[in-house]
Amino acid sequence: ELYNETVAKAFLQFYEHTAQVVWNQFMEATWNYVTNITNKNREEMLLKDMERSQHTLYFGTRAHLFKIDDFQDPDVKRMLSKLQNVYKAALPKDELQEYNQILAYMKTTYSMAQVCLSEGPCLPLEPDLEEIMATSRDQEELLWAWQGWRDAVGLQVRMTFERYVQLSNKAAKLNGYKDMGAMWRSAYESDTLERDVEQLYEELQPLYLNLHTYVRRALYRFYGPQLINLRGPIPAHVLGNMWAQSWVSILDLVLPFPEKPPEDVTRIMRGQVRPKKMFQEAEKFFTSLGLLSTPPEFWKNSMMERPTDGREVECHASAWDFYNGEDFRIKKCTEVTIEDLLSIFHQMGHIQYFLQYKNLSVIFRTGANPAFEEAVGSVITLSASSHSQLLTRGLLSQEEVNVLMSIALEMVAFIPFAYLVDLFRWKVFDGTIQKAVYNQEWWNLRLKYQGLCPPIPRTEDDFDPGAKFHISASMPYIRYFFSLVLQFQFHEALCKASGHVGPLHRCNIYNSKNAGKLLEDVLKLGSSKPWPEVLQKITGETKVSTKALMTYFKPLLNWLVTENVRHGEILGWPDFSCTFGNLI
Ligand SMILES: O=C(CCC(O)(O)[C@H](Cc1ccccc1)NC(=O)c1ccccc1)N[C@@H](Cc1ccccc1)C(=O)O
Ligand SMILES: [Zn+2]
Repeated sequence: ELYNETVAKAFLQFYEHTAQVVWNQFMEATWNYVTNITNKNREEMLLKDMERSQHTLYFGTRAHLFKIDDFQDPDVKRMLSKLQNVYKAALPKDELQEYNQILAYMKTTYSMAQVCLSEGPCLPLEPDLEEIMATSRDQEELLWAWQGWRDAVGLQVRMTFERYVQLSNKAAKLNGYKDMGAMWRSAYESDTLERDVEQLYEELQPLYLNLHTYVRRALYRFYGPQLINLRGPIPAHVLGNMWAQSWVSILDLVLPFPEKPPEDVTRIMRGQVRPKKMFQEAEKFFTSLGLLSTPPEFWKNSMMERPTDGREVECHASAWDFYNGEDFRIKKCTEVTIEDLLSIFHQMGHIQYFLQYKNLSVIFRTGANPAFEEAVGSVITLSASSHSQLLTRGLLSQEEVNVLMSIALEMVAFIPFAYLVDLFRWKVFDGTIQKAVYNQEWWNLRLKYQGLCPPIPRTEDDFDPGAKFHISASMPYIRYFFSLVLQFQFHEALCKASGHVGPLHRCNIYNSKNAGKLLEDVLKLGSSKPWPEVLQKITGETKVSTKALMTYFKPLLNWLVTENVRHGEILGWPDFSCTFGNLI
């Protein structure tokens, strides 16, 4: 019949050549906007976005004309079915225009928001407010930054968020999904995703509970009973992070063996290295594995520091593929800290994926699933932060408990947050959470999963979810939860390939060409194969499993359980009410 496989191949070639141009122009216009936020640059970006959507719609509607099931070539079948999902391009033109304006407004509001001191300067999130949240030990000052940020962002984003939800769901339905959450979950090619992630969360919960209990005790010692209830949730502003998603900044308050502090890498780095050096260090790790180095364009075109020429920029770090096989960039307002070094490893992981799959069809130039994209950089971080120089034989030394604690404050604390962000949004999209209760439902989830309370009473005039980048940027988040589990599975497989023997937390794959080869074979595939197949190539299993993560932290969990039992601690927060002791 008319649209046979030969025609399909020509159709896909035509798509390939036109898509590279359209996508490259869209990425350039978006880059120009986020690195120089002006009305002119926004209009140019919206124009290129519209052109991209028209291109997507043109090919998406025609992709439905092929009887894919009759075709033989698996790549042709997979490419055509991917083209059939046109995302927001399915919206009528005027509504798409409105949707793009809303997306730009929410993300820009977030990026430009500042909190002003009663007299003197206004502070942006990066680096000033994040610095306060990480280093201040004065709960009044922490509260000022915490509340100020939510007033500066949440309130503005709230009114547009409701319209954003409506248009998102309309676009999803036009693509054949019941709501936007279903369309986002379809990236995992699994109809049991919600159940699967819930199962993973349940397996990890005991680890988190013991960490939460131990940290609550340490905060009680420092801030006292007026602020901390040993049988209750922890106030969200004293965990060292604006969203309490990473607790590594309060390591000094919770260090198990203070007489053996891990070397303060931040102090060592400060004054000695410039951001560019940090990127070079990260690249060295990738090339030590035999992976690809970055092309000259990367060093010429990236934005590695917040500009000092007064330009407004979007500081949230990101990696960029310009779909021409040679232009790849990172945008980051880099500060010389250990946290930013680890974040640079994460971003360089995205770049490495771009480099490895750059010869695939544009349609396949994404991760095997979104979690794979996020896991690549983070798995390298596991080796980089393994402090493997602490190689003490036998039992867990006191230093190792300290090191494992610092990694747990980053990774284990993150588990419930990474889980609840999209739990919230899936319920908003499917209507379980109505707009009249957005904020209280957000805090119900924050209490249930993270064991946190807001430090001050919240109302429905607030919109605290919007104070997190990914919610204002309409960027899915379950990928980070999934990636957290995956990266330990990858780490275990890479460590085995590198010939490592001994505890997993002492493994550092630096210089291992075998580990690098295993990673390279996976990254080259992009999204050309179903991700369980790709997972099997690297780990030998087709299922995501928490076994490796639990193995990694087992020594610490044993230590935490012993500590919590010794103090007769109550695990969890039976006193679940949020008291506002600090306001007394
Ligand atoms: O948001 C990020 C890092 C940014 C990113 O690299 O994941 C970035 C997010 C983003 C920003 C703007 C537009 C789109 C996405 N993602 C990428 O740069 C990216 C993602 C997929 C493909 C190519 C690039 N991390 C998350 C979670 C996280 C990850 C790792 C450690 C700690 C915390 C957070 O900070 O809450
Ligand atoms: Zn990322």
